[in-house]
Amino acid sequence: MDMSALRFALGTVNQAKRTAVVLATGTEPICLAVPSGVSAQPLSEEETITGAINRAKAVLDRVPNADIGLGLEGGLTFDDRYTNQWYLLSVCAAWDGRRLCLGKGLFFPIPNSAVERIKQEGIELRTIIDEWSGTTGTNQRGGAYGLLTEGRIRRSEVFRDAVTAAVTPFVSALYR
Ligand SMILES: O=P(O)(O)OP(=O)(O)OP(=O)(O)OC[C@H]1O[C@@H](n2cnc3c(O)ncnc32)[C@H](O)[C@@H]1O
Repeated sequence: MDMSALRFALGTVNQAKRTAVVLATGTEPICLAVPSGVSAQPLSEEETITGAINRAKAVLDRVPNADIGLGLEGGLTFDDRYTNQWYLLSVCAAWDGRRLCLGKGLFFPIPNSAVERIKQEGIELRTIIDEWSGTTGTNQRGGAYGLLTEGRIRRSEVFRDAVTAAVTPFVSALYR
């Protein structure tokens, strides 16, 4: 599947997300930080998806010579049905001005104690992952996935799959 003829605009300058687009598409996106329009720490799947869509539309507005705007958003969601557990969700929205597609990366459990702190202290997941890692900027590198799996899964790889899923309907003849 050749995506190299398409120009992608990405609604962030986050390095893990930029790497994800390069891995998924084989091209370097035009990166521009745009507002997500949702809270800095989304706490539901709906808010996470809305943030991704807002970013995809906002970046294509600002980079009109791109073919597809991409919005990548990380967020947390609580499963009260099966597991009583919080999960991290990594969503990609792809928008070409007419058609909108979504891709969701790996759904990964996050310690409930972390999310209790996020809610009580009004902090973001990255603050806790940085603290547990003893470093800063984890959200630009392996992220929570990297820390919790001891490096077996990285944030860029999870978003890579979300980007691949969201862009596939634009490039595969099977969706026409
Ligand atoms: O620069 P932008 O594109 O805004 O990227 P971000 O990482 O700051 O922001 P997101 O909107 O994707 O994620 C919402 C919050 O959740 C945090 N987060 C999401 N996934 C994470 C991960 O894998 N590791 C650490 N923090 C994560 C993130 O840092 C934010 O505080």
